[in-house]
Amino acid sequence: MAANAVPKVLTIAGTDPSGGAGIQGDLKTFSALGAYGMTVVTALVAQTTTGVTGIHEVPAAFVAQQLDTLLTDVPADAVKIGMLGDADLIKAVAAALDTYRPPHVVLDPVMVAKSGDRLLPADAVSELRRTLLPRADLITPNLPEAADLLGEPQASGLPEMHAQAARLRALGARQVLLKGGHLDGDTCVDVLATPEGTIELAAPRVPTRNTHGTGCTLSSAIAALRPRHDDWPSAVRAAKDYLTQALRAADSLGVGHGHGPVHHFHNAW
Ligand SMILES: Nc1ncnc2c1ncn2[C@@H]1O[C@H](COP(=O)(O)OP(=O)(O)O)[C@@H](O)[C@H]1O
Ligand SMILES: Cc1ncc(COP(=O)(O)OP(=O)(O)O)c(N)n1
Repeated sequence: MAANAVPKVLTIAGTDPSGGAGIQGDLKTFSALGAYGMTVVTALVAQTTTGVTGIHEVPAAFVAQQLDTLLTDVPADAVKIGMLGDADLIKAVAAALDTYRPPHVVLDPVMVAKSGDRLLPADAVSELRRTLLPRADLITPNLPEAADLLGEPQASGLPEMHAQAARLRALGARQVLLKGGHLDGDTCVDVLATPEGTIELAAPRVPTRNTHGTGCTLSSAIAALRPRHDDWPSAVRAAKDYLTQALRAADSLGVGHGHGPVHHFHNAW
């Protein structure tokens, strides 16, 4: 990609009518970070800040058709993968990655929404692990997702997070960002494991209950920023800074009665 070109970034994910997570949150993130956003929808999800009331999956063959139709015309500079509701969808996305070989693939292994509602059935976790982890340049599990992928208890501190990030890399993911937002403390520390080594990325914990879409925002910000950064650590650091700003602006929104969304506030206007 030429240094001054606008990155074309694709999100493959489910929807969120409340606009905080999923495809809608991803597109807001892409735009706020100066990328050109594109979408392939995997599921229509009836959800808002209080929870999920229904899921209407897109058939895998039609997800494949969306991917073929788009990527034969517009190659993606980076791809973010979010909610994939079953094993057939996982296989369809893997096949498209093999065919179109986008330069940067960020996989957010979405399993359960903040409301506690399952977005990926438990019996599809092994397909995700087997088929998509080895095709991802970076995976961004939270602590429960990492535990599910590894089939072990959730990490309860940084030493265990380092060990689990290394074990996730051994499953085939080239880079692992293990997110620590579910731990307590004044700082939110994530662990980034790469072939060059493992680093901790810390940010002050923003005191807000409005955290709907944090995981989606972080993974899509990384996908938007990676084409303009030299390496994964600098793209991830910039994306985490962006997310922290979006969390700081969240309370100014007042959206919904549950966990409100983060705010993609920017003062370009
Ligand atoms: N209150 C908060 N203040 C600042 N950063 C947060 C806060 N909550 C979560 N984060 C950060 O948001 C990202 C995603 O959070 P996490 O809760 O771990 O995953 P998920 O949203 O997928 O459940 C991580 O980088 C985490 O450190
Ligand atoms: C369609 C869809 N995809 C992913 C999520 C999970 O979003 P995340 O940013 O991890 O956090 P919450 O929205 O669950 O707070 C979702 N809810 N919907």
